[in-house]
Amino acid sequence: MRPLSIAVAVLAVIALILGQQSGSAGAIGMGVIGLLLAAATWRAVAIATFLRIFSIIFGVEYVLTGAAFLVAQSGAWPQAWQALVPPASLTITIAVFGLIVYAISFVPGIARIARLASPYFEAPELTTGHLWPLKPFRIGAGRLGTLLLVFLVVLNQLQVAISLRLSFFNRDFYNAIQEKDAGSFWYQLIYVFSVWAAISVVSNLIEIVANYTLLIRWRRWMAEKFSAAWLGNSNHYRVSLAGNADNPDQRIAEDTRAFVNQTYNFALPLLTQVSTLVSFSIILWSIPVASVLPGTDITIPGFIFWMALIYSVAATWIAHMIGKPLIGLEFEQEKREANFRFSLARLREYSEQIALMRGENAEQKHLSERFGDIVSNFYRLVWARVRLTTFTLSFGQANVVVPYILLAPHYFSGKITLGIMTQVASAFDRVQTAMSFFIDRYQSIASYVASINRLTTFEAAIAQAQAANAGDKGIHEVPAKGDAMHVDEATLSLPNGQPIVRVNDLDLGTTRRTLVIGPSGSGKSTLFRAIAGIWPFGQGKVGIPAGAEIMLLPQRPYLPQGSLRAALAYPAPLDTYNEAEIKAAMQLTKLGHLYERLDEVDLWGQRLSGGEQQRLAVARALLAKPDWLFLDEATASLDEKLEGEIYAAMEQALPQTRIVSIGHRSTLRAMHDSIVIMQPNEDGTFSPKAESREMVG
Ligand SMILES: Nc1ncnc2c1ncn2[C@@H]1O[C@H](COP(=O)(O)OP(=O)(O)OP(=O)(O)O)[C@@H](O)[C@H]1O
Repeated sequence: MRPLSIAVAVLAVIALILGQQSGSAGAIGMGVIGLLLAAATWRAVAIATFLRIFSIIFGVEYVLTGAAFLVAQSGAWPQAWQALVPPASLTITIAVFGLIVYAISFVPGIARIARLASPYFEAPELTTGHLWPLKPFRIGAGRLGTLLLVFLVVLNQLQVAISLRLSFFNRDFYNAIQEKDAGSFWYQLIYVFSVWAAISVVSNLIEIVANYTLLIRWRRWMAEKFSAAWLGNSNHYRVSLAGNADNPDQRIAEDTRAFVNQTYNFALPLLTQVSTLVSFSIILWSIPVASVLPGTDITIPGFIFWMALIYSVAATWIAHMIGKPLIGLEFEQEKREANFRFSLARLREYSEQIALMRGENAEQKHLSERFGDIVSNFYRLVWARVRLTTFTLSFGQANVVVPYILLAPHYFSGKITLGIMTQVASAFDRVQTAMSFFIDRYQSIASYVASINRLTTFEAAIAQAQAANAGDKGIHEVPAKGDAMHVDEATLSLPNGQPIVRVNDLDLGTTRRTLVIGPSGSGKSTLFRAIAGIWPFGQGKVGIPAGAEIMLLPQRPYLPQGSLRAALAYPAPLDTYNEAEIKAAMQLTKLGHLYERLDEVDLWGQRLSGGEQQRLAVARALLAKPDWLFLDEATASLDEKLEGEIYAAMEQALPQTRIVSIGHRSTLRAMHDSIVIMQPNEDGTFSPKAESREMVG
């Protein structure tokens, strides 16, 4: 970055000196703006990578086109290539773009987009690139993304240049028709049009491939980054506890896609439109139609350009005023659609409970209200679109003839040719299209802003979940001195900060089998969660014996998608255990009748009974053989006899494992060696107290 800004500064100073000597306004302008660009690129090290890429592109283009211009000025440019000399206006325009990029980096909305977009372009991890005819090669993910982005920006600029070239073909072609010059007509068609049209088609095809490659790689990287941050450190659980980022699935699947697509579809077309606006404005400026200010004899330079500009600005402003309500309405529509989807998803999730309660009518009423919300906003949206489309369609029709009306007097008086008239008409159209860029995007702006908001709040929620356990805050795991779990001076709170459990000094697992009992809601599960390291609210330390492998079985086990074998091995890989081990574990947990269906893929979480699911979770523990096994009412769905048999199975298969259970049944006492009771404190909290051995039973 720094060498680039030095190169820009050196070139700018040379342009200033040469401009002074030769009196060339173009060179002086190039020098002055170049110095500003040098300062901006110098400072650009501090801006987000995504914007810095654009800044570098414009810096390099300034140096290349500026150097070519100065070489031509000094007379060293080969005569045969004279047509390729870039005008000073091109270099100046590029420098203006570079300055704009730097300036917009301070706009808060743009800064947010750039901050979300940049990490991909900085990603160091290696990936495999494919570029025909080269062999697949290894390259940093961020570097490949940057190369693709630079390529696409340059390609887009080339396409503007091609359309500019074709507009000159347009002029010469119609002039040939007007002058009935058959030779020139065929020359233009065969040697100019066919060549440039073919280049244009090929460049568009290449653009499609590069564009989609960049988008899918970028999206994949982002989706992986978000899911890794969400899953890491059990943040998904903490985020859901804190309840400050709903529907993470939508954020990871939908919003990353929308963000990547929209960022690209705003940045690149915007750049193309602005380049088009500038280059075609130059054509309009140079149309030799003089006009005088009414009532004076002062001629207005670039009369057609001013007409196009005033006309387009006025039209864009009117369209903006008419279309403005669309942003809010589109936003609202997305929200209402999401509410409807959410209601349907909940219905699917609680299908059994709803069916048992015959709640279908209530659900139907609720769904139809949600859909009613969609419809009422939809009509408002339709009317707003009709209003805007009435204007844009009429304006589009007027556009076809307005430039001809403006130029007709000059054409009929013979001041301009037919070719110029058609060229101006197309330039007029281009300028107008560029100006209405944002109008056409009202719909996507609303969903773009919504996606950015959802991704930013999701990031913040994950960061907050991480921070909940940083420094003095949160509950930390530390190595225990002895071979028991030790909780000392800890307070466990609810997400709102209200304390629920206070632990002064608790040794858990001093005997091999411990039962934790206490009133419902006294915080037994919360204590387990804190020991498992997933409860972030409160403070204190939990001492874990060195190297201890802990497994916790909740009341409702989780069965992943896939086969029963995968569910038994979870979270270990499918082939971790051999047939004999699996069969033994299934028999001990009375699941022998399912042995034949081990490799059947099904929604096992919905197929198996509550008790079967709990026994499957115990079988999982028998296979994994953890050092510590916490059972949080993990056998509550079994009858007392079966519960006793399952505990006997654990006794047989896990003789070394320390077992800590939560349970309400009195029969459980006989299966444990010691008891911890949650006792109420005066402030409404509970504290676990170990009971002496004599009291057991
Ligand atoms: N995510 C949460 N947000 C708010 N309150 C919570 C949350 N999780 C638990 N609580 C509250 O914390 C208290 C303790 O809950 P916990 O599940 O630990 O009790 P428990 O002793 O295991 O109860 P039970 O014997 O009924 O299973 C309860 O009042 C519960 O409502």
